[in-house]
Amino acid sequence: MGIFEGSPLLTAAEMRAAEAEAIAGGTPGLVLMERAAQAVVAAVQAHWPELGPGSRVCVLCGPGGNGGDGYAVARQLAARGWTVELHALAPAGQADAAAQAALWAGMGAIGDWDGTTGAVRRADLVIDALFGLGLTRPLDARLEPVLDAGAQRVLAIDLPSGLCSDSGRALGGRCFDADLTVSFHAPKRGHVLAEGPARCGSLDIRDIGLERTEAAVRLTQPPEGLGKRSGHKYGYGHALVLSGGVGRGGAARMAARAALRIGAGLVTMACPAAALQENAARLDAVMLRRLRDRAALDEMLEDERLNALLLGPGLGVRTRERDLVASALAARRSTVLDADALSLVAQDSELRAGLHGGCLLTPHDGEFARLFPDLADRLKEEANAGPAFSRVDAAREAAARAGCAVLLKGPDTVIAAPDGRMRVNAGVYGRAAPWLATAGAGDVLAGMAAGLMARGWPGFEAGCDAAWLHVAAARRFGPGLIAEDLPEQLSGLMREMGL
Ligand SMILES: NC(=O)C1=CN([C@@H]2O[C@H](COP(=O)(O)OP(=O)(O)OC[C@H]3O[C@@H](n4cnc5c(N)ncnc54)[C@H](OP(=O)(O)O)[C@@H]3O)[C@@H](O)[C@H]2O)[C@@H](O)CC1
Ligand SMILES: [K+]
Repeated sequence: MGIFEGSPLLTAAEMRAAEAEAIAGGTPGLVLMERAAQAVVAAVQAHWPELGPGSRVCVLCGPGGNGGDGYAVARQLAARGWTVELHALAPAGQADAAAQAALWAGMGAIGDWDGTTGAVRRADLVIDALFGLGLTRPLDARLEPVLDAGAQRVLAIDLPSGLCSDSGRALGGRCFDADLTVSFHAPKRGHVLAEGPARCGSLDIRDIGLERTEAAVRLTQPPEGLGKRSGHKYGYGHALVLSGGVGRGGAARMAARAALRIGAGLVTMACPAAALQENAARLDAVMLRRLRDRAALDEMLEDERLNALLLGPGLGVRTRERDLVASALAARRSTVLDADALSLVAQDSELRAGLHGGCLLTPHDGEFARLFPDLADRLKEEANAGPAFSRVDAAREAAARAGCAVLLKGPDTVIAAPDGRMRVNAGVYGRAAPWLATAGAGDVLAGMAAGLMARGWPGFEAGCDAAWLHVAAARRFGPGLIAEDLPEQLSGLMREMGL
């Protein structure tokens, strides 16, 4: 979704701060609630033009602000001629919600919870206004029959009830499945992380007149500075990609090609002697060198022009490769560690101690669990209280521990710097790239990052920009994508970016 580029990704606390600022600035909470309801009604009209006067809506209201939005939506839809059935899980407790409930009570009934399932089945549209930012614990058992009632269309206000706004995890594993989620001001972390996108359906963020908000985490945005102006190839760096033995070179070849396509001035692949012939048959612009062991790599790295290293794709996990990782880390260059190199680091405290600020680790979930088992366990345990531990929390902690940038791969890729900077590259909603679930896509991502690092990008920035370009390249190619296609998209993509 284009509108998402670079957007803040708010926590519930950050959203509440924005609301409090508006209220302190003279806009009453009740007015914000009314605007929120207007936004929901506008989204209903935009998303389901086939519905309108005479359509039947069932509004489910909770006790807090989310329920308050629901009462206001019920009133606005009834005024437009909809047939409204409203059911409250609990009486409105929060002051603005109580005011909205009183306004609605002048127009229609507040049904008790027992009749809810039938109303949900009858409705053309169900509006979930039970819980939003204030959900702190799993949905109670009274909601089970409603979740299973088989609603025709579900619109969630702010968040599908059950979803933790900060983590995108369903508390207690139960959550509404919305067709459309309408939220306000800016996306929340839970809209893009973990199961958030699957639970939200489509996402429509609407303005309610709040000031621009600062947030600890933002979405990635199109890279800047990719263009080449003039100068010598060495001005754009020289990336060295290490590859494995016979029959294992494909991953590194794709990574090397990606590094070259993204603009590294030179890319060299280094492999064991036995694999030279097969790699030579498959490489042209990428240069090839023989690499026997650690001593050979130490010597190779005396050439300071080799300014970015990539180790991992197809590398192997024997002692030789372990020693190659040790040599690379000792050289203290910009270094991407992926795949096998991450497995080696996970099981070797000396390698782990050698990580430095010039490194970027690019684990998928499995590699992350090997590197940081306790953090992975916290992500796997059932979440029972909000705000639940999130992939953002996990990546932040991982980067702090490793002392280098960490890119935790997924449809919700999280990039974290050791100083606490964070970005999420959300390949979801209008930026979905399901075709990236293909062998070798991760190797290409690592190669893109290494190519950017050869060009001078620091690890965190390289991770953010490579992740953005990776999704954009996949979307540009579309169905049928295989990993080899990704580097080939970069040229057209960069041209379309105006380079
Ligand atoms: N902020 C803004 O800018 C704007 C916010 N707006 C709207 O307000 C919403 C936030 O309102 P909110 O803070 O009142 O939270 P909300 O989600 O309604 O729930 C809180 C209540 O639920 C209760 N409760 C929690 N979990 C529960 C459970 N499992 N089972 C049962 N109860 C549970 C909890 O009780 P407690 O935990 O305190 O015991 C409390 O009573 C936000 O999502 C948006 O829709 C808009 O109007 C526009 C501007
Ligand atoms: K909701």
